[in-house]
Amino acid sequence: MDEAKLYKKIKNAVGRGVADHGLIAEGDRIAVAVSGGKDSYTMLHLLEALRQRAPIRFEIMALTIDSGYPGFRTDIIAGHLKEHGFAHHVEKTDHYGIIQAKRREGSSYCSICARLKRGALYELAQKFGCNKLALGHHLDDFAETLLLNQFFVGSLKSMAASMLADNGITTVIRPLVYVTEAQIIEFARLKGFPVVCCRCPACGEADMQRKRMKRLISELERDIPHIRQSILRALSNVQPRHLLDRQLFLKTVSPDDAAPDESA
Ligand SMILES: Nc1ncnc2c1ncn2[C@@H]1O[C@H](COP(=O)(O)OP(=O)(O)OP(=O)(O)O)[C@@H](O)[C@H]1O
Repeated sequence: MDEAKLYKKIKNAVGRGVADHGLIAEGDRIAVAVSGGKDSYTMLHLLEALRQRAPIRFEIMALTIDSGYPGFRTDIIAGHLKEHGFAHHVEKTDHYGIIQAKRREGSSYCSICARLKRGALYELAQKFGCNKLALGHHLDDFAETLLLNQFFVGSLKSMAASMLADNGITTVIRPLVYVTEAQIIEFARLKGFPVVCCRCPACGEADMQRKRMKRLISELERDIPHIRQSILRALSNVQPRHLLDRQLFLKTVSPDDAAPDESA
């Protein structure tokens, strides 16, 4: 697909995601979390394109967490963002040191690293007066997370497109909810984004279980071409009465809920 066509497709998908889930409102100040990976570069550029043509006013700035792994080229990220005129802050942290001290032998870096990063991003968003924090999760992440939770956790959940964070202040948004990873890979290649990796031992590698979900979906895709879109549609077409969560069931059929809405 040529670049203009792909760009239009992604732009429309971001626009739909933002509209469907009410991700952006007048006066928002959005901290865009940019890791130096293909997803967050794509998100940042698409949000800026949206900002320029949107009928409402909102601001964006980019935030990067340097977790302290030797060799992470945040200067390359900063150079690219400066060249494109983005406000950008790099926060240098000692997460690497904390992880080395706290990590149990043989356990993964990723979960503790992600938690530390998320905490730092919430703090920074507040510090820079941003009410929203945009993360670069895409359609494939939503589908894989749903399967991961079903297969390994025993829970029917994925990710929210918009959710108030635990700090009760920052709203986390995921504007790439309708954009596939394949579209992002192609877009990042055509745009020549200077992708860098954080240099942690797991850098650039999805964890093993996530890789299995990716593989499974790709294998099934040969017979079911729209499998990704279908999984995503399932997330917005929940039929609680056909599930087994007793709390959900009781809530769904409680007399209060069933009563006609007097306020209508
Ligand atoms: N070091 C970081 N600094 C700022 N934001 C980050 C950083 N690491 C991750 N994020 C944010 O969290 C999102 C999900 O992180 P994850 O580690 O799963 O990356 P990813 O799926 O490889 O995405 P990307 O291609 O943007 O790196 C990223 O898209 C980005 O928005």
